[in-house]
Amino acid sequence: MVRRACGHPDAAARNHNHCPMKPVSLTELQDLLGKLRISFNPGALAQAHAHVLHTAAEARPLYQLRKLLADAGLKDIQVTILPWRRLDPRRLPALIWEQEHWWLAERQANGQLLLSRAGTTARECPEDALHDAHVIWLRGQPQSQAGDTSQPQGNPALRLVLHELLRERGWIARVVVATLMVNLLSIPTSIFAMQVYDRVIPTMAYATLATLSVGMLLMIGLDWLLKTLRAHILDSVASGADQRLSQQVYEHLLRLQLDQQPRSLGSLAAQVGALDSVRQFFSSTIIFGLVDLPFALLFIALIGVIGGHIGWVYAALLPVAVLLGLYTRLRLRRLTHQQMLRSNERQGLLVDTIRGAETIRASNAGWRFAQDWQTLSQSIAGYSIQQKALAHFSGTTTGSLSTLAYVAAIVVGVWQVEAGNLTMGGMIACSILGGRVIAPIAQGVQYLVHWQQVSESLQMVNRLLTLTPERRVEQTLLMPDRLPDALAVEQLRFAFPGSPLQLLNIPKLHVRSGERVLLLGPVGGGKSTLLKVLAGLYRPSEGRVRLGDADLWEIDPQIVSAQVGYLPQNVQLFKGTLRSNLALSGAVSDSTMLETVSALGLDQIAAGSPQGMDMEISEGGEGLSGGQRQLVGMARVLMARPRVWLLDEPTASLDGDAEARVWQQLKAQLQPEDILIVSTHRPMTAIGLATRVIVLQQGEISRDGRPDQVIPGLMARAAGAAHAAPAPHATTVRLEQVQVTTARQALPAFPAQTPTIRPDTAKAQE
Ligand SMILES: Nc1ncnc2c1ncn2[C@@H]1O[C@H](COP(=O)(O)OP(=O)(O)OP(=O)(O)O)[C@@H](O)[C@H]1O
Repeated sequence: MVRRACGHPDAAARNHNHCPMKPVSLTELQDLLGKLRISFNPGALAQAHAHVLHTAAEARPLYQLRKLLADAGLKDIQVTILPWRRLDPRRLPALIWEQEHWWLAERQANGQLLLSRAGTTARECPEDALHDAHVIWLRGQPQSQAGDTSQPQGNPALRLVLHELLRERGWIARVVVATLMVNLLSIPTSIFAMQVYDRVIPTMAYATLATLSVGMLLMIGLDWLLKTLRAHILDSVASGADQRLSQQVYEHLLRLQLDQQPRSLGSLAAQVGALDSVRQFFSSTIIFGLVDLPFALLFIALIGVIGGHIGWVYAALLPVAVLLGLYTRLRLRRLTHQQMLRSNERQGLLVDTIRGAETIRASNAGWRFAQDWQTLSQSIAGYSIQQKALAHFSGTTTGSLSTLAYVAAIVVGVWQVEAGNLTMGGMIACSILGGRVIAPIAQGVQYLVHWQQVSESLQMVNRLLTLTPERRVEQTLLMPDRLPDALAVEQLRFAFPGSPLQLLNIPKLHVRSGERVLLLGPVGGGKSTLLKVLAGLYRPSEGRVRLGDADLWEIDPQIVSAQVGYLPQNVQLFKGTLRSNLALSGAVSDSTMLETVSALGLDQIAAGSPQGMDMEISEGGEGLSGGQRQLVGMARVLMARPRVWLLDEPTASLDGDAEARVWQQLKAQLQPEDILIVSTHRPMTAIGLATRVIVLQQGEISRDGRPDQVIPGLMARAAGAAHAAPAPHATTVRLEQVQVTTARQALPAFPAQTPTIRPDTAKAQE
């Protein structure tokens, strides 16, 4: 059995603050970076390590590490220190402080934990022995505010675009035939010029000229018609594909597993918006250039036939132009990527600014936001100038190359004429055909440059499309016809993707039909997260949620949402009317709505507006107070009449009367077999309903029992905490530790079990 950290069983609790953790040695750090395949400069790392030990020896380990890594040029590394029990076990390897040393902790193929350090033999270690030990966790890919920068697997966005474009293939044949004819029609133009110079001018044969001119007029008319038809076909295909594409991406967004969604709104909006530039690319006229490109080869061959060596001049232009396009694309790659990241960040900042306008104004924080905006805008402008310069360079160089090719063709043509291999007319025909070679090649270069931007947009859409939907497409969903008689979790663990912090760790919880549970716990204890997992909004990282006899994630989501009613902590309203916001899914009768509205006192709002229930609610739910929003949310759940009620602080923004009305309504509507789980910081107001109290601390259930078993203990603890506080600060301590609702309701405090790494754990959720 491994000794607990620092030898003493209780030492772990004090570990971070009192038991001196040695700074991580250079070898230990190198081992971890090596395991994580993060490349680093050994010299710079050694130098930074020595420097930090020298200059910041007294600093906290987290600060030391961050400084050290930044000094060694590893600025993008995410560093976290957290207790072992809060580490998502899937996030190994990490360094663990055990027996007064840092060990490299890895998971072996057999699932066992292996601890190793230089100079000792690696050993397996039982995990429960490490419960309170501390862990240093690093990752090379931070979840930056600009969104997840990792490259998604595959290219589903491109597949989707091509699938939609090629859904009906009939248009391809029509476009190919039109393109073929448009290109073939350009040959007579050169033959016309050849004939005029070689036959008409020497003999002044006006009749021939007239016949040729009429022929050319017909050609021009046909060419115009074919080009217009081709554009029309491509436009209608692109517009149909566009509608279907945006619908599919939007529906994918609606079906996403919620815990997978990018946390930055800017990124999410950018990912959805990126589809536009992809679609524009595929439906733009640049595609014509591509279609014409194979004909450039045909024309080069034709020039070779008519003008001999002149063909080589145009043949040489092709590889030079391709190389130029590829070079520009390569140089653009980093610039486009960085510019998009910064643009996403700026979009996120804009959303935050609009949503938080009042707070920004009230806190006089405008200057900070303005500064951030300026920094981002400067950075975007910098990238944009470089991009434009590159695009300009490739455009101008292609233009100059084309002119050069034209001049070279004339010079070679003169030699050919002098040698008697070419007539004047042939030379003119070659230069006309040369124009047909140059145009698609120049467009091809632009295509390569433009494609870099489009492929960046494709990556963004890919990031969205590769996020897991809440149910697999091929999954056969269960449709139980009986109402569930229990809600349970087994071996539940939950962490957000990419985060090392395990927010829930509940080996077993079983709530039976008819139980009324109060879910208590300190701020950030995990109550809301648990309710979301129970409601099927967040998928457990490990373990199962059972609704009745079935795994909740196997059941048809429509049945889940009909049987499980969830009231979020922050009720969201949408643009529309009060009525449309109350009946979000639309399946509510007017009488049920009116009954609920008047029972909750919401009818007062409608009565105060000339439009009554049709009063307008603007975007983001502006127009209603915080309490009124909460009542609207409560009304939604009451009208849904679910079997399982999951309410997250349903009365937090309400006054006494409104709160009483809510509990009264709830009591009246709850059926004896219904399951109720209410999270609250004001348990005394709901205690009359409760048959069971569960206390959640740091994601674990610390108490579970009847109210009379749990509440007195919490009260005593709260009173003890208040009593123990020094007199001059008594008020402060009481307010911080004890949630006071009304004068008669001083409620239990929830001091953290292990008050260890406060600032750092907060960082862990970055
Ligand atoms: N979207 C998120 N991404 C990352 N971490 C999150 C996210 N939402 C919540 N958390 C973290 O999960 C932890 C638990 O949060 P949760 O909202 O479940 O707590 P709570 O017990 O409901 O708190 P409160 O009483 O304040 O409502 C917190 O530490 C919080 O920082």
